[in-house]
Amino acid sequence: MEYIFTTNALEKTYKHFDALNHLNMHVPKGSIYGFVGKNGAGKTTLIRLLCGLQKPTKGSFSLYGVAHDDAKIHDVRKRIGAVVETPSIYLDMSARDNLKEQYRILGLPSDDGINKLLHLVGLDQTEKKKAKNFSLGMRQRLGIAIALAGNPDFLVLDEPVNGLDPEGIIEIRELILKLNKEYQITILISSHILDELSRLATHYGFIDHGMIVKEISAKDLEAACRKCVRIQVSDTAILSRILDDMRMDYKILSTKEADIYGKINVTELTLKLLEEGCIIDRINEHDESLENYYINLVGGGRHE
Ligand SMILES: Nc1ncnc2c1ncn2[C@@H]1O[C@H](COP(=O)(O)OP(=O)(O)OP(=O)(O)O)[C@@H](O)[C@H]1O
Repeated sequence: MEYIFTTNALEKTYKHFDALNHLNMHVPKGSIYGFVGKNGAGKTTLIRLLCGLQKPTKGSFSLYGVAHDDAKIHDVRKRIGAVVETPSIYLDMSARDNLKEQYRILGLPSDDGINKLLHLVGLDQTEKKKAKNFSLGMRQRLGIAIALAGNPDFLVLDEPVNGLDPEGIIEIRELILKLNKEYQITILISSHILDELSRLATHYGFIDHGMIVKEISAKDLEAACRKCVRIQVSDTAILSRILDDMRMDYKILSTKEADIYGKINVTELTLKLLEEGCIIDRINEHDESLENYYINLVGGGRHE
């Protein structure tokens, strides 16, 4: 897999406090990477290092394969757009004038792209309205438009839906999906709102106390969180044979335990197991929601 951003035992210490602690992270090209962690877990610190706003204390990271201490890092950083903490916009200016200013800062030769950008983020009807009169969602979208001005292929968004109302959340979600699908922009989004991320993310990195405790693709996470029946039997070899006959989707966990997915006819399974002399010790529904998965991960101290 090709990665846009990777870190290797990255550390950031503030005085005696380890905000990032031996952090290893991998953002695949083309992904929407949900960077999940509680308040204070270290998400913004990581993003500040990635954007060059602060330097690591120890360890390393690379962007597009360029090491953070290589002189070329300044060039590859031009391929990133970021909205870190609050969007940096001029409140006394309209959306268009904010973008004109950003074009000027970046030294872009013409303003031609501005109409397209305003349309993309849904701010093309705001005319002369100043940003200070925008809703929080509109400001956030303007922040994203500014981050997109340099035509980046990697967009970094720090808590983009924080404080937004449901409508604002949906607008940002649709924009993020569009940027990823239609414009092939890799997106790193930090958030502590798991439910929202689960509608977007193709990959997750769970951070706790400055460490990545788990990286997993959305597909694998969905499988891990699927509703299933957990069954304990005297012999899973017999169970496995019967489930194959019944064309069931299942996973053997040990010689005595298995998870069975999908709708299952328990009476039929019980009779077939008894016929083969396999005893059922226990059977119960098992449901690991994303929220539970996360709590188990950061609460249970599973470190990989
Ligand atoms: N400049 C600083 N000096 C001292 N400590 C800091 C500094 N910046 C961050 N920290 C501490 O580092 C830890 C990680 O902070 P960070 O802002 O990265 O967390 P976060 O995961 O982004 O949380 P939040 O969602 O609350 O922003 C926190 O305990 C914070 O107090």
